[in-house]
Amino acid sequence: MDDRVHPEVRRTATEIDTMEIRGAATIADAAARALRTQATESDAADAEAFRAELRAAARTLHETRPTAVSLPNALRYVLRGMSSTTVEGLRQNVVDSADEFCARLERAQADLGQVGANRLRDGDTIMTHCHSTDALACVEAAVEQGKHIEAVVKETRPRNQGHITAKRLHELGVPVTLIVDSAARRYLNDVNHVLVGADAVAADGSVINKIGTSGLAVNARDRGTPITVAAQTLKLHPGTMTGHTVDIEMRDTAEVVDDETLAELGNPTVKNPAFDVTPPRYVDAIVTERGQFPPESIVILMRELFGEGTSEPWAEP
Ligand SMILES: O=P(O)(O)OC[C@H]1O[C@H](OP(=O)(O)O)[C@H](O)[C@@H]1O
Repeated sequence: MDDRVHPEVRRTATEIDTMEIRGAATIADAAARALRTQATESDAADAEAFRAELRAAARTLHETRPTAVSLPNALRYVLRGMSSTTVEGLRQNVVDSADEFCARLERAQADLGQVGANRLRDGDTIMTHCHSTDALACVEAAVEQGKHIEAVVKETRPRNQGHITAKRLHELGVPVTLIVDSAARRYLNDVNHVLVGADAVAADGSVINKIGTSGLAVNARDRGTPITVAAQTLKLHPGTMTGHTVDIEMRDTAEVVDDETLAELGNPTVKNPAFDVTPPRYVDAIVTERGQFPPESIVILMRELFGEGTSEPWAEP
């Protein structure tokens, strides 16, 4: 462990790793705040030492979970703001960039919610998978518009993030039906929309989201149920424009089955991928704070936002 990295940054990294801090937007927010702390508490002797410290902190955060691109996008945003040549100037750069990033994130989610809400009609029932603050922003805005929305919520094994969604929807006054994941096809007949979030969106419009999303999307398409992905532009993956693939996180098998049960079963191999890839042909719309896009056209927005360059600012010069 690099001892230049502030304990608060290490704590945030651990909490992202163990998923006490989870959800793509929430992870990005926490990472930006951690870099801010690194900057405000730094006693670096000169500008170069300060820059090296911030890069080390960013690498510590970056090494936690590989799939949600909001994390590296947050780190890029804050690090690229470092333009000064003095320690005090750089400190202020980081504070300003981190604050601006967090404010933009909040605003983007609210704006995205308005766009997503326009896709929902009064009396609609949605089906959700996992817990996405971007997806819930759409429901919240629809409710604020006076629409009555109901929800069928998939529990989302193995970590049951569907429970968080159920609770949050209940707080919004949305009646919830909780189902096991394998009941999704049965209940697709009863819903008007599938509404999910994203951890990353690739240049070809593929959506990387919680494991089970792709099967849900295929079933929804088969049933003729529209699939909306709520993903602020922070989820667009610039590396995919230059041919990189998105790394799918494999998590601990203990999330699926405990050691005792595993032994009783004769120690089978257990696989626990956290995410899967839904091809663009199964997605009707990607809702962002910049409006809604058919998945195939998302690359145009990506070029506008990121250009073509994708070098990582936390790499050593
Ligand atoms: O940014 P928001 O919309 O909140 O979340 C986006 C996505 O992050 C979650 O991943 P995890 O639970 O962290 O593995 C889910 O896959 C969810 O759809």
